[in-house]
Amino acid sequence: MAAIEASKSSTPLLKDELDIVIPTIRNLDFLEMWRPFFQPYHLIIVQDGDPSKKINVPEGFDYELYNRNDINKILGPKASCISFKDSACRCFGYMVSKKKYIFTIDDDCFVAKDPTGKEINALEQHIKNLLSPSTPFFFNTLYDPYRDGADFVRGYPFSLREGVPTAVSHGLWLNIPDYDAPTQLVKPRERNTRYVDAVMTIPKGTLFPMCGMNLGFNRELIGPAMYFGLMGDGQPIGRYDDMWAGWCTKVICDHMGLGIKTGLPYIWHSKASNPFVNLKKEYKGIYWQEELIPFFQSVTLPKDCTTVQKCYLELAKQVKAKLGKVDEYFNKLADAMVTWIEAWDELNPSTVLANGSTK
Ligand SMILES: O=c1ccn([C@@H]2O[C@H](COP(=O)(O)OP(=O)(O)O[C@H]3O[C@@H](CO)[C@H](O)[C@H]3O)[C@@H](O)[C@H]2O)c(=O)[nH]1
Ligand SMILES: [Mn+2]
Repeated sequence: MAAIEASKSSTPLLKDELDIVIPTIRNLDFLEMWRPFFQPYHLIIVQDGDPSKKINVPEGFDYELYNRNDINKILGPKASCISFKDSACRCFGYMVSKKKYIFTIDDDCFVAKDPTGKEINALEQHIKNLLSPSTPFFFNTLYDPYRDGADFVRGYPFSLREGVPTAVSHGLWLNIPDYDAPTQLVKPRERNTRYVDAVMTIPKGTLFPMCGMNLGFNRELIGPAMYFGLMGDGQPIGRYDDMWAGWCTKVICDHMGLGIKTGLPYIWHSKASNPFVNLKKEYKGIYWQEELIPFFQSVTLPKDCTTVQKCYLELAKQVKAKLGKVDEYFNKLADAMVTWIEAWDELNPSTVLANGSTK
């Protein structure tokens, strides 16, 4: 039924313009419930952990699968920028994709139901979000003015109603919310049951905590900024990969005049990870971020940073200069940011113009 519904939808499928990237260290049984929505799309599966383990992909899906051996073979020494034993490995999928759009989802995220009980096609809503403009320069109090049944409210400047291109669509989660470990420890039974029927643009100059669980983005507009930073094996921190990518992406979107939306669609986050394990991964990030946020809030990018790659390399320079003193890790991360761009441009030569500058 859902497949017929999807075919009736007025939203373009974008089936040849969008890849679905899934990091996994477990299994892909969850794809069965997403089949009506995901089957038309190409999947890029990034297998984390032991490369000798066989990950079964349910019949009928078109996919490519990369394990750590593949990543090392493709990137050589540059593979050092791709995390191991952390969901941050997913960003390799963004790099090898050749499509305009990416949707990334965790393997414990199930199809949610809206308040009417209808199954939510999260991918369709992300596509709607990405294909309609954002409004970062002036907040519309009736939320997304481009949605059916909404519009710009009185007092909204007409000169701003065209909006700007949307680079990122940040979805949310019913059931297990994306809480940090301390919050999860004090509220172990809290579940998110609140379905808020809203999509809104995150205003220019405002940072936000980007969760990688249910995320869509325009890879051509912002792909090179979507580096999920060095986490997991051998790193002093975890569960800040998507946060790092979100802070870098937001300052670059603000500089480039691009928009980021958050809200619908919801997925059903089925399982809570272990808060004690998470606390060990997060604890340094919890105090480092009190320095990281002021850094990102004060970032300015020069006018000659006219491409995402140039912005990102400038950002890496500033990370090294200003955060290296917080911890040696940030020197390593800054170097990894540069390696990421080098690897991105190597795998995506079409975005690098003849004179070496990037589109
Ligand atoms: O070492 C690993 C661990 C996990 N994965 C895959 O990554 C995603 C998320 O794993 P999980 O659901 O266990 O993690 P959460 O604590 O629920 O969510 C965190 O992960 C990030 C969001 O994506 C963010 O840091 C937190 O929200 C699953 O697909 C695992 O299979 C992995 O590849 N390697
Ligand atoms: Mn999870």
